[in-house]
Formats: sequence, C-alpha cells, structure tokens
Amino acid sequence: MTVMDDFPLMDERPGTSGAQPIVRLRDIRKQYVMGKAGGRHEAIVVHALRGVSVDFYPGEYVAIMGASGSGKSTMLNLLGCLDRPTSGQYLLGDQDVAQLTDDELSEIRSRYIGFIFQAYNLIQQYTVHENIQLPLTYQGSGKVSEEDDARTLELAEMVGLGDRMDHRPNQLSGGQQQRVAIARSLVNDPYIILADEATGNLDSATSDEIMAMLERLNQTGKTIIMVTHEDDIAEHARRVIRMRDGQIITDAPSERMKGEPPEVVGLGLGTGLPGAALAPA
Ligand SMILES: Nc1ncnc2c1ncn2[C@@H]1O[C@H](COP(=O)(O)OP(=O)(O)OP(=O)(O)O)[C@@H](O)[C@H]1O
Repeated sequence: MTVMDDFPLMDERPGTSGAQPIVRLRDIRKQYVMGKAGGRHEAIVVHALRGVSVDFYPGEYVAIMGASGSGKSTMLNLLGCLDRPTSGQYLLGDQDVAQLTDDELSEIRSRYIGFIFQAYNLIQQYTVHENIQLPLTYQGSGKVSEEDDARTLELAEMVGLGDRMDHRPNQLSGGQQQRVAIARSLVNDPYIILADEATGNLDSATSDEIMAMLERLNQTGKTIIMVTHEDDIAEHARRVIRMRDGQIITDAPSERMKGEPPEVVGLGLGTGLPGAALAPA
C-alpha cells in the first residue's frame, strides 16, 4: 500500500465535499535551535510558530500576512511538507504528516502540492519545457510519458508561453519566469498551491497578470494559500490570516468578501469548472 491509499479526502476533488478540511493544523509549534557558535555559551531557541491551530478547506483562497519574522514562511514550509513542526498535529486529508517518512513526504509534495516562490526557483540550465516537467521527474520512474509532454505543452500554452518551450529562464522576463513557475506548480494537478510572495519581484502590471492567473486557478477549484506583505495582493484572496510573533492574531474574510455569506467566503466559487485559459488577455 502506498501512502496515497490513505488519502480518502484527497480522492474528492475540491468543491465536491465542501465540509471537510483539506488541512488541519493543531497547536503547531516550530522552534529553530541555533548552535553555540560565536563563543556563545548557550544555544538560542527561536520560537517561529507558537501554537498555530487553523483549518483550510478545498477551494479556499487564503492570504497569510504579518510583519517580517512573524512566521509566515515557516508556516508555508510546514504546510508544503518542506519541513516538520517541532510539536503539534498537521493532518493533510486524513494523514498525520508528522508520522510520515521523508520519502512519503516528498511523494505527497510532488503529488498534491504546487509551489510558487518569489524568486521563481527555476533551474537555469533547463528549458521552459524541462522546468515545467520537473515535479514529474521527482515522482514515479522519473521518465516522462508522451501524455506528460502533451500536458506540459498545454500548461505552457495556458500561461501564454507555448512558443517559448525551448527558452531558458535567462531568456525570459520576470513575469514570464513566474508564469513558468505557475505552469510547473500545476503539472501534477495539485490540490493545494502554496505561493510565497509570488509577486514580490514583479512590477505592478505583471503582478496583476499573475494575480489574475491565480484567481482563475482558484475559480477552477484549486486551493490557494499565499504569503504576502501587500494589502492589495491579499485583497485578491477570500480569507486573510494575520500573524504576529508566531501566532495567528486574526482570521477573517478579506475586505472584498465582507458581507458575502460564509459558504461563499469559505469555499471557492465555481469549483469544478473546466480549466479556463490562464494566459493574460
Ligand atoms: N532556518 C532557520 N533557522 C533559524 N531561525 C529561523 C529559520 N527560519 C526562520 N527563522 C526565524 O523564525 C522566525 C520566523 O521566520 P519566517 O521566515 O517564518 O518569518 P516571515 O514572517 O516569513 O518573515 P519574512 O516576511 O521576512 O519572510 C524569524 O525570527 C526567523 O529569524
């Protein structure tokens, strides 16, 4: 049996179950222990997360905000199974992530979670085509099928880069590189997309394009959790979580969702719609 057989909730596409959280965090704590370097006598413990409990539902669009150092990236890294909590429970579907081996965690990452980073994190030696396919080569046999190639092209076209398949990242603008990263995040048809300051390096027009793409992805049912410093970016989300000193201090509908009924705020609108073209108009 593989770990995937234990994912009953994961068998339901976002929007079909509604009531069940896709992610449950309970009293999550994360401490970083800094060594005794520099002549210090005692190790320093940084309490990056200090008891975070929160649920995320399929189809949600959530912004995590807070001052620098408040724990946003730490939380996103835990959500993305890139790191483990020091204590507390993280249920992804019905799986207790803390109980999984490193191999199982990487299997979950590559199958269920798409990542978009501020610095795009593309491999410079790889073409657009190869970068988009990267998550596929981390799973299974490492071989890419004809079907995968077709899907790669489809995604590249979706983000408006179908004619750039053989380009390398340094031949693309920042916005185009982030679009490659979005296509890469989708290649495994993930349930959750985690975006860490995805527009942080982009000018405002290009940021708008990227945010419009995320919006359309959410409308097709993808759960999106993004970290941002910027209020206007957070306003694209339906729900805004604010952190301070490793704790959640507020968790509320975004301004644009205020006045909407809870079921509209909590769950993605239009879930289950066929994938819309994501390329900027
Ligand atoms: N690998 C690490 N080792 C030690 N301390 C760390 C590590 N990563 C983060 N921290 C500390 O944990 C706390 C939370 O950091 P985190 O990066 O999660 O904050 P953030 O809210 O994402 O900040 P920013 O907006 O500046 O990216 C900070 O005090 C940070 O210095």
